[in-house]
Amino acid sequence: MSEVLSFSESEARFLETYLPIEKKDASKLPFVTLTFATSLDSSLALAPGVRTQLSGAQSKAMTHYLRSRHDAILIGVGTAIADDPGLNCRIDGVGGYGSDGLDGQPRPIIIDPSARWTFNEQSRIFTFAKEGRGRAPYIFTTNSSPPAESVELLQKYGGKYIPLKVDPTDVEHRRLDWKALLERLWQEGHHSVMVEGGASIINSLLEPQNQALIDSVIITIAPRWLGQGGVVVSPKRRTDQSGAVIPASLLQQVRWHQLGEDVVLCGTISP
Ligand SMILES: NC(=O)C1=CN([C@@H]2O[C@H](COP(=O)(O)OP(=O)(O)OC[C@H]3O[C@@H](n4cnc5c(N)ncnc54)[C@H](O)[C@@H]3O)[C@@H](O)[C@H]2O)C=CC1
Ligand SMILES: Nc1nc(O)c(N)c(N[C@@H]2O[C@H](COP(=O)(O)O)[C@@H](O)[C@H]2O)n1
Repeated sequence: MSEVLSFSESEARFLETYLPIEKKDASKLPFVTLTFATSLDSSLALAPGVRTQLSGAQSKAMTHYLRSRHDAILIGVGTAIADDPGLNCRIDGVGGYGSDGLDGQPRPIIIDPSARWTFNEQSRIFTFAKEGRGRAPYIFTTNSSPPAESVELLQKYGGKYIPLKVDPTDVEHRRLDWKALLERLWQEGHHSVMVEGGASIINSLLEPQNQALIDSVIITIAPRWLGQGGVVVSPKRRTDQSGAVIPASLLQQVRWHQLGEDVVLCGTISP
């Protein structure tokens, strides 16, 4: 059996006000948590394509606890290719880890505009799906004819490709329309989603027109610099009406909590 993690309700108390709630507005959009682990120089990984462990044991368990509290977990294709991730929840007591069924297991969502991620039964997501310890992914793509064997494998385990709507003002770059994507997730029954990365996905979600879609931010900061050449979270600059540069984004309702050697920063995006 693969690793089993534990994170108790008492350890999780500091997270409570940042966790998904059923939204009372009529937006029909899921609760969105932006969450990732970063170095002191804002890097998620040592270099593009390099899987890099930043979280210590306790903050890793916290991430898995967060997975158990969300209906879906979203990454970009760059991360799928680099990490061959499991994207399941390996917390003791969650479906497949001490209880039957898939209760507590989030749906992996992968943004793959041109369907370039190649996968098979041995890919970690499918290994977990096969063992009843995770779900098969939904892959958002603009490619109208992804490989037949990929379609078949997804179908076999309950995953699928979903057409990705692009920003109508920027069709050339196939930039995703975040609101349309989130509306579709809601329609699929996913009322909360944690966006884990990578850097391009996070930088895109932090663009001024998208920030309002983020309900909560939970960032693990590891006490190390990764150095130049890393995969960096650094959203586009903003300017005010006079043209002066202002911060790209600000957090409010901020709370810091130490877990092992890491610190976890929670907040909400300031409007
Ligand atoms: N430390 C952490 O918590 C995490 C680290 N990572 C690391 O991040 C690295 C991957 O990051 P990236 O290279 O930035 O890849 P990524 O995972 O952000 O995927 C980038 C791809 O996603 C698609 N994409 C991104 N934004 C888009 C948009 N607005 N519209 C349409 N398509 C869009 C494009 O196809 C793009 O090539 C990996 O090395 C991985 O290990 C990933 C997740 C979490
Ligand atoms: N929270 C966190 N800390 C790190 O140090 C990480 N490298 C990541 N990466 C994210 O987790 C995914 C791997 O998940 P599995 O353990 O394979 O289920 C990886 O793809 C990133 O999204 N996260």
